[in-house]
Amino acid sequence: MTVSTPPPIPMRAPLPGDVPVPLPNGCTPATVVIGTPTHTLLADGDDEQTPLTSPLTALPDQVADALHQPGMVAAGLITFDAEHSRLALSSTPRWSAPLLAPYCFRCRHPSWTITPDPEPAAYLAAVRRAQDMIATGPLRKVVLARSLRLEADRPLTIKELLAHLPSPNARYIYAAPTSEDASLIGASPELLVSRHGRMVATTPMAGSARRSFDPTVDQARALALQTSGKDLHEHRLVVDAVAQALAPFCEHLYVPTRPQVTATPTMWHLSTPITGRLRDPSACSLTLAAALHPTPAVCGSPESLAREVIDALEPVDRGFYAGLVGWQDAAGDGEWALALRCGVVSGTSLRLYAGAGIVADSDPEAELAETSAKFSTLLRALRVHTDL
Ligand SMILES: C=C(O[C@H]1C=CC=C(C(=O)O)[C@@H]1O)C(=O)O
Repeated sequence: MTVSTPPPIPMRAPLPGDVPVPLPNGCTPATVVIGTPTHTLLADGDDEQTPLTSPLTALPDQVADALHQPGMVAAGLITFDAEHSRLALSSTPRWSAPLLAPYCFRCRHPSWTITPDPEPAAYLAAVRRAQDMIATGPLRKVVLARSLRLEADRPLTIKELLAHLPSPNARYIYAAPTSEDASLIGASPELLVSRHGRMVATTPMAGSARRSFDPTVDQARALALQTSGKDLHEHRLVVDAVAQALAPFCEHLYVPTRPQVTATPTMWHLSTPITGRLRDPSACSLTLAAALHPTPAVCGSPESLAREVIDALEPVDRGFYAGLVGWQDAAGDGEWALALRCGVVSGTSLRLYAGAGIVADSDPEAELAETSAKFSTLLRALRVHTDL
């Protein structure tokens, strides 16, 4: 199916207090940009340093060796399969205030042609196949993703795409090169892990509902999510796996018994903020990330079986989607978000990815709709109004 998009709607006028996002100054396609609720990091690799491209398991040692002076950071991306990474080594990272609300009401947005890959019917068939496996074997959950290929009528710039992503409750806004001529760009809600001194934090998410522009409907959806047996089960699998992976590193780990409902601009999610104190302060943020990734928020349960099912049922390689985006400094502190609600941009092309956790009680049509809702994080930023 190919869909041409309708003309863009105008953005809201700027509000008092809005200021332009701090990107225009010295942000190139090679810059790793990571915006969090508390700060923004812009990191360019040092001239003499090539990016690290090793598997996740090798990164804790390699990054410790490479960050030989205080103030240096390694920042960038790690693939879903954890086999590859692309981390820039920077001795002059720039830290600044959070990215603010979008400040654009005169941009000329491109026109797009959009092609689902796979087609929705093929995604539905994959979900049903996964449910057959869940019904007959040890598989309990698998996250199945699909993608949209977008073609613009002119070349795209990272800066223009990024300028439209910030919003008051978008948590991790990012752009980072995946190769010489392509970048991953997105707005993820989910923190895989952060480490600051001995303090460790993670906020696993699973269980989702699309938000509504009608406040009454919006609240009703959040309430329904909080009491949905299917979503609470899907969520519990992630929390248990995360708590189990972190426990050996921590002398204290606080795991709330019930999830909360967290809003992004487009979705409600069940989320559980877990905090801990490291037993061994030498465990750096990448060591913790390697122990956790991939959680059942992006893979499934049991993990190795879910990986096989993903390989068998997803026709498009995930690459950096559902991998990690983040940074680590010379002290071993850092934060790694899951690379979700994102797309790979290259020239005039953009490939978006979105997945949904499939469990025994999943309704395939609802899971397809959930992936459509997740696409809308980026589609809305691109001023594309369609439901695929
Ligand atoms: C896999 C994705 O979302 C994960 C994160 C939050 C909620 C999820 C869910 O409800 O299925 C997913 O586990 C995605 O956005 O592509």
